[in-house]
Amino acid sequence: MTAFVDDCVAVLYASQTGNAESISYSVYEEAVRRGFGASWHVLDDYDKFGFDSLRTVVFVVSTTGDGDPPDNSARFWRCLRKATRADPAAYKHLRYAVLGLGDTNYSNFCNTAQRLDKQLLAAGATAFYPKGLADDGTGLEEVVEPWIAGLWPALERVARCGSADSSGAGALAESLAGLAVGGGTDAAADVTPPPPTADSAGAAYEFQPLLLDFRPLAALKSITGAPRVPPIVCAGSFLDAEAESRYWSAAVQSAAAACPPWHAELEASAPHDASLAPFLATVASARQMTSAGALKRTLLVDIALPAAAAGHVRGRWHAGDAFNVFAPNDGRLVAGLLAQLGVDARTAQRPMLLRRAEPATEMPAHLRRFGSTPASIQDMLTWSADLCAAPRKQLLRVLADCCAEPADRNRLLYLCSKQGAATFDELRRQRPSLLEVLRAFPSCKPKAARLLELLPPLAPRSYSICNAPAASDATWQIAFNVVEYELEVVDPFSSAEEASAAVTRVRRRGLCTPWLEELARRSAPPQILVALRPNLNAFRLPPPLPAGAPDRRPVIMVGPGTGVAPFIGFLQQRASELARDPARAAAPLTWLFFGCGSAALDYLFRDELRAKVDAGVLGRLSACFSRDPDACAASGAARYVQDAMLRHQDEIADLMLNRDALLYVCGDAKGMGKDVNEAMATILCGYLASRPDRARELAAQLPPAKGPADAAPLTRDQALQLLTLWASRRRYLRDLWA
Ligand SMILES: Cc1cc2nc3c(=O)[nH]c(=O)nc-3n(C[C@H](O)[C@H](O)[C@H](O)COP(=O)(O)O)c2cc1C
Repeated sequence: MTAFVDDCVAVLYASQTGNAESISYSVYEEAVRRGFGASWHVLDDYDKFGFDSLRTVVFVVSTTGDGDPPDNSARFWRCLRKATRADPAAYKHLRYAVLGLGDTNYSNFCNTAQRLDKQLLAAGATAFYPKGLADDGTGLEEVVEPWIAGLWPALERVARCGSADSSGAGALAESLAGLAVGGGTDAAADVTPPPPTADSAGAAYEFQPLLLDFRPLAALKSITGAPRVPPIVCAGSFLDAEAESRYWSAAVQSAAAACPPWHAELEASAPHDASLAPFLATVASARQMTSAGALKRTLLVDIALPAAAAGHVRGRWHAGDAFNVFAPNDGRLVAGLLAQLGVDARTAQRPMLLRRAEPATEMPAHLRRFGSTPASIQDMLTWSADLCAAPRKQLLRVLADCCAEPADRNRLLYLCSKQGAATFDELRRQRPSLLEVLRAFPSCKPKAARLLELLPPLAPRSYSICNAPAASDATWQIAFNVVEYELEVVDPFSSAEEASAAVTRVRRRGLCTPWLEELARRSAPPQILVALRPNLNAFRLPPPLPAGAPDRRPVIMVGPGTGVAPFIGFLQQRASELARDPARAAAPLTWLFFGCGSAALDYLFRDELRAKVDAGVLGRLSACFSRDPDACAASGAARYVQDAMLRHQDEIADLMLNRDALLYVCGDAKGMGKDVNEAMATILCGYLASRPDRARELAAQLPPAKGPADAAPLTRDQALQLLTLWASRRRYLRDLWA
């Protein structure tokens, strides 16, 4: 390998659920393999690795929320803004490439990558390779793999090396006939699993077999495009007897809490903003908000903040904020997985430390704490690895090398090849846990530590707070649907005639909500680990004006289902402002669009909302019932919130265009968030069609239209642009989730 001149490349990532982290890590590894002086960092560590002095950078960034950057880049964005404000050419020394991960089902596709690219270009930096935008909706691989393949020649050019290393780039062709059967040669940890114990079959886990069609494999002579096997990065070693006994005596103290055993370390971590530090809180009470027969089961849970924590977040949280819950994988799944891997109970619970497998390898960020904080394989699998993440090709490729049976190995190789793309999609559609994947290939016995390094980190789950501190500042109340659903899977071996009989219904459960429900049912619920989330999109009411001053901005809130949660907090905040300043009785219009299935079964917070209307805190309430034609007929209600908005289009347009109203939308991103956005575009176009002067004035604020000018005074594209402009000016605020 030729040494490079000026060959340093930093691979930087921002990732919410681990995809960008793991893809960036593969880029980093390949860069090292190709002889670059590479480093790998999370964006928020920018001050530790010296971002300002970097010359060649590859960014891999995902988008979350409503076009928001991942949490682990929040500080970086502030720093970037500050640096470019101080010096508009602050990054003229920087050459970069951006790979964005997103999903076209959301309205702001790959917004983080787009924004980053724009801001770096504006700050004088040069893109040395075209931006890649990968779509999780259709499969990240489609863009990620060719983008990475094309990155290397571009990087070699920019690093002025003149050495082209063709090995490993492009498609990997493997002859099935020539594939050697690997028997788990990737021994990563010192844990050597003994054979499975007789009763360790994980029977309690509700296991659902996969239904996949491997018949096309028989006709193939070779497969192409399978990813390379990533190197082993972690090695583990058990603590000696003395250290282990110290570990156990410390562990006893935290046994009463349902939280990672290393919670004290997390609590002691000093984030940029102290109010964001995790702490232990209690599941104080829970009640079901929906009646039997409702489509979903919605719970209202009170999380009691202990006095010390209420102090550290008191005055620092507001209605509209959200917090993270650190939830574990289902214990039955972990037990089943350990049994499948052949790890006995004693081995699974022995504390160990992880270290780099080789000095040059880097452990994934979420495992690095186990370099100094011992934990058992069982705890690491329970709290640190996402065991239900959609399987990735890289993982399947590694699993292929851990099979004793050639048939299992070949099927796994097929799944991660180009030829097996349709079967791979079907595998992901069935949303299997790792245990279900492993059981489909019975001779596959990977090492537990190898799995840990390949699985994405288990991300905390986030919930909007539905109370305002003014109502109770020592409690966070949350309303959530218990996530349990069924998927339809068609048996690939059934004939067309028996197709209907061949449909299997596969049950799946969420990670956090069934767990919270189970905790809430206990007579003495344990404490859980929570942390306030930064409110990156400023989803809050504006601060009250001084007493006596008229509060002139009307507020329109759109929150069907549990999306109503933050608005309950908003209304409590408004109620307390009004109580303090009764002169505001003639308050600005506050208008809520709420939607549910049925007036009788799942009208969340009905009494509270009616009380707020009676008290004059909520000026208008438009409730919609998607599955209740009787209620719609009786009250004239619409079925969906966007329909209700369209019925009031002139009033909404008037509020937004003439009275400087704020529009808040909370709830499901893919369906409702998109539909409301489209409805708003229709509302604006409709209103402005008969007001050409106003339309021209608004159009003048927008970037020049790309296509031919439309006959209408404000085109639909311009209306959508106007909404984006309002979002950037925080007049149109959205808190959307998947
Ligand atoms: C709650 C949520 C919100 C999302 N919002 C967006 C979005 O606004 N725009 C987009 O392009 N992708 C969005 N995505 C898709 C993610 O960017 C995509 O799944 C990506 O692969 C995640 O990468 P990560 O695991 O590194 O965070 C969203 C995903 C989730 C789960």
